[in-house]
Amino acid sequence: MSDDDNSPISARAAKQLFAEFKSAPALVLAVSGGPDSVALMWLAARWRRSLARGPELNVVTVDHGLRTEAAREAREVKRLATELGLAHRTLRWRGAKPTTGLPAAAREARYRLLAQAARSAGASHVLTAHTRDDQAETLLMRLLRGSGIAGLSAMARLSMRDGIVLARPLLDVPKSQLIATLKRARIGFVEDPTNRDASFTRPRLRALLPQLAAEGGDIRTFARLSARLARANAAVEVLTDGAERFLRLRDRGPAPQPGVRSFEASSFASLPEEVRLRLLLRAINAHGHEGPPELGKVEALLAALDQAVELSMTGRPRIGANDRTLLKQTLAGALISLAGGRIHIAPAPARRSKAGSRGE
Ligand SMILES: Nc1ncnc2c1ncn2[C@@H]1O[C@H](COP(=O)(O)OP(=O)(O)OP(=O)(O)O)[C@@H](O)[C@H]1O
Repeated sequence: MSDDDNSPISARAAKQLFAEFKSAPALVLAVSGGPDSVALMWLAARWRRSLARGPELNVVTVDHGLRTEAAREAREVKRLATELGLAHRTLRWRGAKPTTGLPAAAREARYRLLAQAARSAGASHVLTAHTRDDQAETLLMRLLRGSGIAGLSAMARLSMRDGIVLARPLLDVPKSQLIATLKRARIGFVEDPTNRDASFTRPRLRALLPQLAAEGGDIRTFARLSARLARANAAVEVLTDGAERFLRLRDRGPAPQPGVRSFEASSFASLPEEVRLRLLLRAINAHGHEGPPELGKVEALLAALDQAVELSMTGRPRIGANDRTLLKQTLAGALISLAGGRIHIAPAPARRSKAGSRGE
């Protein structure tokens, strides 16, 4: 499918887009009322009608309680869903809303509610209507933040969330085709004004896209770049799995303590930097209790660790040097230390209050 393709999506093309969901028991369609997700609903309904047997389709709209028009938009989605013969639910995001990081908090709440709706409907998948345009914007946002290969891989077609598969069947479809599909079907849709609100990063970047396209970087180029990086990322993940096995096989140390990840420093040092970084990240994610750390902080930790390992391997041995702790740092609720030629990653002890730690 090309970017300048303004042709509606044919029933045959849609059949391919949804083929992998044919034997699912039920699906949740995440529909905001915007053009992309209304097109997803219309395409999925047409596809389902063409099947003798197939999944039950449940349309879900989340009302974040942030815009007054949201309730009306949800009713409009319900009306259309009913016309198409589909079940519809509106779920509300209740509770206090943060003053900063509102889009991220709203997204988090939305995915939580969608996963809950899937569980209660017996659905295996939640389908969203992310398009190739969304993929390009995500890549650009992450590029500006200086993300690594994993972040620049942007959105995956399939991912897991609370035991439910999050699927993005339209990830390689340009938005122009979805709009053309709705026009042909004479279906109306609403445009969320926050999509053009220049106080948010994504709309500002979206506004830059025509200029970048004029320089040759269109959404197809960006989406292709993220697909290439996703491929490279998957390969590095497999290498990291292999490195974990290699470290276990080479390890002549004592049996690992429960709840602590530990590597032989000399074997760890022989691995490529990207793999060392991911091993650290995995161990911190597994044993820390403050969520994933920032990539830059893991890079700084690895640099300090590399230096300490190098010193421990090349420096002059002193009496008792073997057991000395050469590095001790906390990151994202994990305690990382180097002692006795081994790197240990364990849960960090709970932080003491300021008064308790004064003078230490
Ligand atoms: N209020 C909503 N109710 C149900 N589904 C929604 C809602 N908002 C968004 N979605 C689903 O998510 C898709 C992406 O929407 P949008 O691009 O606005 O999300 P976002 O805030 O950028 O977050 P992300 O892209 O990370 O999901 C939509 O196509 C739709 O399938």
